[in-house]
Amino acid sequence: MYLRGLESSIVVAEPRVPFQVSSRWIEVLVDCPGAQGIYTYKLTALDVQPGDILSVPFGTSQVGAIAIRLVSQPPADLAPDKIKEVTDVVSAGFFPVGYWQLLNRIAEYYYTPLIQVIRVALPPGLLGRSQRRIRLVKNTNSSTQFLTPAARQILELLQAQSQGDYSFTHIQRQVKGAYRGVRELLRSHLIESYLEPPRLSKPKLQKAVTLVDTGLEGDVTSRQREILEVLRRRGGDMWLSELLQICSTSSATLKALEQKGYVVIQEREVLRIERDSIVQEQPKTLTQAQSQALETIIKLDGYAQVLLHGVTGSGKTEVYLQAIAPLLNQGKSALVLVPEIGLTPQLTDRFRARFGNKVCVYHSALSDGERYDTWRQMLAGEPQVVIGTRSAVFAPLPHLGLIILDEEHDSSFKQDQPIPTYHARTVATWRAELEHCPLVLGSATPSLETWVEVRSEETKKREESTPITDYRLPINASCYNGGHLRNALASHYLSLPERIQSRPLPPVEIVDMRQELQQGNRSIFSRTLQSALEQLQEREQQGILFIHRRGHSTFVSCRSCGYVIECPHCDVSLAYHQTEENAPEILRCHYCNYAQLHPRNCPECSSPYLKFFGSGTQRVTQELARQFPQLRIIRFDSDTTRTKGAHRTLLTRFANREADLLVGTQMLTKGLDLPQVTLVGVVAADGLLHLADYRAAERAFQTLTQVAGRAGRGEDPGRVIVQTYSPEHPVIQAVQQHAYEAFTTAELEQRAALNYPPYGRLILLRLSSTDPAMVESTAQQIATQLNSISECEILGPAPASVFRVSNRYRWQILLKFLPTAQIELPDWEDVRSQIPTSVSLTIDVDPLNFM
Ligand SMILES: Nc1ncnc2c1ncn2[C@@H]1O[C@H](COP(=O)(O)OP(=O)(O)OP(=O)(O)O)[C@@H](O)[C@H]1O
Ligand SMILES: [Zn+2]
Ligand SMILES: [Zn+2]
Repeated sequence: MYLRGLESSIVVAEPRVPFQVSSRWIEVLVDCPGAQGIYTYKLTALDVQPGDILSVPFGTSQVGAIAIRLVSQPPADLAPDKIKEVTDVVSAGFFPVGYWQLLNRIAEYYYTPLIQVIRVALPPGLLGRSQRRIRLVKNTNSSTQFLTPAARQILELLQAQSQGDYSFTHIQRQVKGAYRGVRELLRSHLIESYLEPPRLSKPKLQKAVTLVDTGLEGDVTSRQREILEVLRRRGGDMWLSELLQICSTSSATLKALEQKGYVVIQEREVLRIERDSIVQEQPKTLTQAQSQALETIIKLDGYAQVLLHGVTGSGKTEVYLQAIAPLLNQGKSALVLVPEIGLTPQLTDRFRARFGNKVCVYHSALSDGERYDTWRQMLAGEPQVVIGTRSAVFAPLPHLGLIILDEEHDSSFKQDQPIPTYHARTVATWRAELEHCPLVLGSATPSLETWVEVRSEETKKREESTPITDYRLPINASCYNGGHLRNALASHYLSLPERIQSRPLPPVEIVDMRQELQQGNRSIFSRTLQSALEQLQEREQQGILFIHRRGHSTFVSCRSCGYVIECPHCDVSLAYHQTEENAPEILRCHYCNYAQLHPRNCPECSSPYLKFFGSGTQRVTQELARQFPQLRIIRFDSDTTRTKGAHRTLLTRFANREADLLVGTQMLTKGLDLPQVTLVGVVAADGLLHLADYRAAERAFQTLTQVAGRAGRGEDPGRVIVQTYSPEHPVIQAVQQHAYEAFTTAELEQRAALNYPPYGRLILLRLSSTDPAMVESTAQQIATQLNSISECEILGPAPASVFRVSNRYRWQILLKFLPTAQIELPDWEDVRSQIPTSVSLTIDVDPLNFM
């Protein structure tokens, strides 16, 4: 008999009993077209654990479901006798139990309904596409004597099949009462039930263009000639998509060439060229610092957090590779998280060169089908290495032996929206704890959160062994990260203070742009940068030019009346875009992607004198083309890397020296390792320095240090030129001196004084609505309610810095409190239920983006 509430009086002889007795209901995720959601089912005889795949009645049919959580009470709004029962366990232990604990923890910490967390984590249609199958258990000595007719019929059916294996649907079609029959046979261990992944998708076909060897007649245009030339230079055979991209041409142009008989276009199977063509690579002989780091990591047993603080070009990747190799041999897997897909091709190649097809790439740009296939491969449990962006932190790898977060300071590990607003670093910490495996955080410019956490643990350890310490970080303030105060001694600080082969870090020259102007130079390039650019080709070296183009840095305004052209849906000016010469001139909104043709005349006063302000990547490339016509340039930003594979194509071209200069944004600061790059120029550092949020200085220091770190990684020494209007700014000074620690110490003092992270905690409430009055009054109302919380500072409500985006008006409220404060936060679901339906509320826990 079942008695609720008697758990404590149950004898300890059967440890599993209390758990089972208190849970007669199970919440499951039903995953079939048209119905995705969490439903509660009853359990009577079945032993179900979270992570099992179940079969449940749903409407008139029987569907697959994932067991999520055992609950001791049925939902209040459902009569217990109305709740249906779980039919069967299709596959036990499909997901590790820890995986569900992780998802629950995320739901709780980020105030997000579990189903939303599951949606981020699981690929769509996971269950729908898999097939339930039944097979005979070999060498069983169970008796078949007392079987019901249905069970007997199923058994005979299976025995008649050579493998003793049928899909459940087939059995259902053949035998009446198949459900019961199967249940019966399962119980007597005559058959087993399993889930088979769908067959891998059929071979992928893609169009290829092949050059036909005929001499050129007079019937080709110069443009067509150019295309044929590109094709010839690349061996006369290319994927259509790649050729289109490299030549910025259209399929119609290529069709025309085909009609003239110069090329043939045909479908071809996509071979895994990328995988096979990668040359196998042997582990490198480590430097002393690398071996020390590796030794510490390999010795770790169970959960630990390691900060691998290595200057740019110090060989962190080699440490990762050599830490993973022994794990794979032990049958374990590793998860490698990277900030952006832009830098993944190079990194992935390195991993593939070492581990071949054990490497699997997982990121949000994969199609549903690809994502699903990757999932299946991961669940198969073979030892492997998964490399991916933020959402790969959910990769369901069994036997996880190590998690690595490369460039751990990078803010793209944080999701701003939709909910859960998780930080992959926080989630990775929890995951490592649950899986009892180490977490390695690698960076040349560690985030202040990680620095404080790891260094203060380190300091504690040091203080224990040596009573006197001269450590001066403001570590007396307690630090907070990942949902709870840490007291574990599981933190390690590992340092790679030098570049490989003791190569020096590049000297950083600061150019004061105010003086340039005073001395009559009106160009966006200082004289120092100009002469450095001129020398590039002479010396057969390559350069990188970094442009910080964010939001409305480039805009169009009328010189006659001062009118600025703005987005009709957002409170920002439109940015001017022209992808190449003679391409249409477009004005685009960087917030909602609205686009319009650039008008000839001012919409306000009809004056023809419209002028562009600010310098985005396109403007800089045009300017370069004008001043340095001989320089070959590749632009690398979100406009030129929109299509699939574009990152790889552009970087490969650059690495093959098809260009002298790579011009781009943020994207190129991350992990690029190109030995022939000697020059790095920052066109205007100021855009980075003056952003209005508490992390502006930290982010600017990180970005500038990272971009500077791309120079001089090969044999030729590097050189960095930073142009700025504020040369005396502390961030600029710190970047020039490569002074991470000094900068961090000063910055932390300010954070501590104002209770900002990593000492204080923040929660940002973002409200938006198409009705400006409604959202304002709702924000006021919530803020008033919050004001009663003691020990919690409420900042705002205030309009967001860009007030209107896509016709929605935005307000924000920021909560700031110390992690030690005993504060009572409201039940956010309650708050949500009180606000008008026209207002949406997002709760961003540990926010990084305040736009
Ligand atoms: N022990 C070694 N011996 C020789 N070369 C090495 C060694 N370790 C790494 N390298 C090479 O040094 C270069 C820099 O290494 P890597 O890209 O891993 O640096 P990193 O620390 O990740 O730098 P960043 O933070 O700037 O991305 C790479 O080309 C790598 O192949
Ligand atoms: Zn005008
Ligand atoms: Zn807009």
